[in-house]
Amino acid sequence: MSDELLTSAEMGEADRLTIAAGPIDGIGLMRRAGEAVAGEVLRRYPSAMHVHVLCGPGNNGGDGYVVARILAGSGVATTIWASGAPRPQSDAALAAAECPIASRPLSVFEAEPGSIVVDALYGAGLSKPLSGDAARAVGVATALHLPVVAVDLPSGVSGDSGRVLGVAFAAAATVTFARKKPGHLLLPGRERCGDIVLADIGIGDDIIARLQPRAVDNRPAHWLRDFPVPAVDAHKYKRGHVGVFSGGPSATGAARLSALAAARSGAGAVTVLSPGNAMTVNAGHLTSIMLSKTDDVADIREFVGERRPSAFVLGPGFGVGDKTRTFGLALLACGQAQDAAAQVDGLVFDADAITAFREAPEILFEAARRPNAPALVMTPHEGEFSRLFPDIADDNVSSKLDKARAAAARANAVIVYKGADTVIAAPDGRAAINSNGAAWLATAGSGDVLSGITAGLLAQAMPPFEAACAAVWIHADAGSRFGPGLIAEDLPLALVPVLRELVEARPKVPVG
Ligand SMILES: NC(=O)C1=CN([C@@H]2O[C@H](COP(=O)(O)OP(=O)(O)OC[C@H]3O[C@@H](n4cnc5c(N)ncnc54)[C@H](O)[C@@H]3O)[C@@H](O)[C@H]2O)[C@@H](O)CC1
Ligand SMILES: [K+]
Repeated sequence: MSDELLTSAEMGEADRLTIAAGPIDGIGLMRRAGEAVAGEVLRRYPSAMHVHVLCGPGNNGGDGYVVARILAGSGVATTIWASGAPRPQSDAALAAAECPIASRPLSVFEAEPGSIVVDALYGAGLSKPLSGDAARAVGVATALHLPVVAVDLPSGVSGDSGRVLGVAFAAAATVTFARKKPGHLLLPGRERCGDIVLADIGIGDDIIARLQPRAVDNRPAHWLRDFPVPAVDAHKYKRGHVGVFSGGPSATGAARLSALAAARSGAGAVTVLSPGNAMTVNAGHLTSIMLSKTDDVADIREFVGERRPSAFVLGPGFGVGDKTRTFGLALLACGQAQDAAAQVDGLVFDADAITAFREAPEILFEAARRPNAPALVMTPHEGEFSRLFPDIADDNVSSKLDKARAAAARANAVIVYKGADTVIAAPDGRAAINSNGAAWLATAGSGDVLSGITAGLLAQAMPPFEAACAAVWIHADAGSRFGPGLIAEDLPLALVPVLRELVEARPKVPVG
């Protein structure tokens, strides 16, 4: 599996362990890295007239000297612009010594239209905002619209957070090594990377496994073995029953979207739990989805006792107030029931169910921490996240990945921190960054559908972290396939081909 994401510290450790294990040494890794970048430059720009290689003082610059040596050896006019000499005896100094081209100072970097830039200024070692000559070089490349191939990361982009420190190159392609880094997937870094090329430089899978990385690029391989496929003898309630709470008479659509998505995702039965005054509106729009009048906690208890639901969605269109908090806490207490059969497996709190706890989030977190509480998945977008976790949201240093993890640990919930770079994090530190999203998904009601898919999978006993990862990926894939014109009403049906492919792929995943 090559979807693990490595922090710069983990990558440094992978480097160290590889060299210690032998036979490949530091300069050997650097030569392979440079070869991969040079190969990508030649493949993308076979008729390049002139390549400018910008070399920094560290190992990223070292990779650049290898690139320059290979390009020059291939007959490409190559100029090196160096921001400082590599440290004596370092691998980068060796790479510079092996390179027959004299370097010119970065301070006088100039380029002509039509030339190509290789950015080997800073990679994993970026420690402060680009300034001076490096910042000017970004300006030159940008003003001339020169295609940039970045070594490891576009200089200026943090590999750990995806933040742009000061300014950064906007690369046409970024060649990185062994595994991607979080900054390749998190915004705004992702937009600066262009096409991401992953090069094998001889760091073995066994070395990566020893690091036990806790973050992955969210792909089906990580959860497909848990993806529910109905047994031959399945009847509808064995396939799970989802309850979705509806808002009042003028706010019922969100719950129905969520309910439809839960049904499409394989839940055997779905019930919209509607306030009495919205029953008529809901009834007029529901066919296979059931409807149950739910005005207070006693109604919830009765529903749980009699209908044995396995998952709930609370929040979409529900409104913010005492009732939301009361319902949320009642659902989290479902596992405390005397009757073990009344156990609810999972809850999805979205939208208003998150905002409702903004004044007293600890009450929510405590309820989620109690033994036997149903698993909780919360799906905040940025605004909702900052209402529930204001201190974590305000931290200007942590990455979105770190923030989602911190929130998950605090809330004892799986957190789906939504956005164009959605991060899914579990309380135990596992995390995934989603990268198959599409701008078409940014449409009203899209989040209601995501909640419904998540609940549909939870109801079928998929573990909560895996269910959340799967829901985010499936939702994004459906939206990407549908493309222009997508509205939330389209999404439940658009799930069908995606689900079909997953079901067909599932038996091929080795179990164990
Ligand atoms: N770790 C690995 O397994 C491998 C790493 N390789 C390369 O090594 C790179 C990391 O090398 P380094 O750790 O030497 O780090 P960098 O080469 O990214 O940075 C070098 C030094 O530049 C200085 N610096 C950082 N940001 C600056 C800024 N904004 N302005 C001025 N100076 C700044 C710092 O003192 C830093 O130590 C990777 O990105 C990759 O390109 C490759 O050679 C292949 C193997
Ligand atoms: K770079």
